[in-house]
Amino acid sequence: MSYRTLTEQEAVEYARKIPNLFPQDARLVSREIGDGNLNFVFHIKDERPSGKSIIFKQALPYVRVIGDSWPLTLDRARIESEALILENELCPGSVPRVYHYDTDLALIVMEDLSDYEIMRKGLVERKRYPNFAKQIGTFLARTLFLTSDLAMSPLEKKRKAASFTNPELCNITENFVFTYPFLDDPSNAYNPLITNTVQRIWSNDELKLEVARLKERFMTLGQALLHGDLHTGSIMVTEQDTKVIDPEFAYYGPMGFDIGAVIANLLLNYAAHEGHTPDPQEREAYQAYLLETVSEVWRVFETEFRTLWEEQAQEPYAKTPGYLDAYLLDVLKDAAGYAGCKMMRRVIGLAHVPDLESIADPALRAKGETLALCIGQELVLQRGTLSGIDDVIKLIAASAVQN
Ligand SMILES: Nc1ncnc2c1ncn2[C@@H]1O[C@H](COP(=O)(O)OP(=O)(O)O)[C@@H](O)[C@H]1O
Ligand SMILES: CSC[C@H]1O[C@H](OP(=O)(O)O)[C@H](O)[C@@H]1O
Repeated sequence: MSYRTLTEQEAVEYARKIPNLFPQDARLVSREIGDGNLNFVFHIKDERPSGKSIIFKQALPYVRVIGDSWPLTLDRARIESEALILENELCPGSVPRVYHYDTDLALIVMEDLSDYEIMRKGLVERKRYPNFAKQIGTFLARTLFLTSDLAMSPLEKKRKAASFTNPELCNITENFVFTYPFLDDPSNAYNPLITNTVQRIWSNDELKLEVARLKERFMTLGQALLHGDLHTGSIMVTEQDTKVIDPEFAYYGPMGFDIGAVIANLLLNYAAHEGHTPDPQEREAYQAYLLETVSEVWRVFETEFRTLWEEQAQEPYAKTPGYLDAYLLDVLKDAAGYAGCKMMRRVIGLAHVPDLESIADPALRAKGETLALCIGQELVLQRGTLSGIDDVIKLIAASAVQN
């Protein structure tokens, strides 16, 4: 069957034909629920009591929010499906299960996580997730370490890297994370009340040099298989559990990019509570929780990564004194730098985050946005001085006071 974009009804017909998924007498209904920038997502449910449900995710041959004037490879669906399968092998239960993949239709059939909610939404409502740091830190350590040269033979790793070559999606990141937000590009879209701060960023050559160096590492450092877009809109949570979705940007890149994405989005939420939470005590308590979470995510990542290194490293230099510490420090500095870039792109660039966008009053929103830009710049500029996660937390706290 050649590619065509499914309608809700066609999704039902397709679901009926997948062997062993639904019983013959299932009463299937389908609804398109996608809220992302790129793809269609169908929720398909057997309406009978105790009937089960599944998710279809279909890539379009273009960027959904823009239309067919911006073509985009369908191969991203293969990459997403293969990344989900691999992530489930490396860190069981951390992603939705893939039941079926159709190459022609660029269609992934996967586990329905409707009992979970998008983490970003919960964070805006000041919800707390006691297991999140442990679960995402473990996900990061296992997926990054186990796909790197530290754990794989160099031949196998290069074959894996070749199969996850993802030039078109990387190009989106190169442009929309690292380039356009730092130039006066027509794609940028920012609150007019922060124009002065944005213009100071555009004329800050020291900052742009550091962003250029981070971009270069993103383009050239194939350390591990990344998720590639690990923001809190790509993490679904319950009070107890965490699942990662949407790895269509997966490719071999610097480990710090994924860790930085998690940190950036916790900190964007931190900044957004300047607008969402008027009571200073409530705000400070929740912001403190977010900082503790940033710190714990890194600590869990580091502990798990050290254990994997000690128990499973194949690299002959792994036992060389100082190598593990130096490796982790480079990852921390990258994570801080990438977090900074990602914070700034979500304020200045094309794609914003609901955390800040849902602050209705432009002046209050500007307060949160200015704080996000301030933290973002510090993380990029000061990353070379960091010697541990406590330094990152101090840097953020100092930016908050200074703001
Ligand atoms: N496995 C799933 N279970 C339940 N809902 C899902 C699942 N995958 C995606 N969704 C829903 O669809 C939305 C868009 O999915 P996402 O993979 O982020 O698409 P895009 O690649 O277009 O950003 C998510 O925000 C979530 O609400
Ligand atoms: C024009 S693509 C912008 C942006 O969209 C992607 O996010 P998502 O798939 O979660 O909607 C990605 O972050 C891209 O940078």
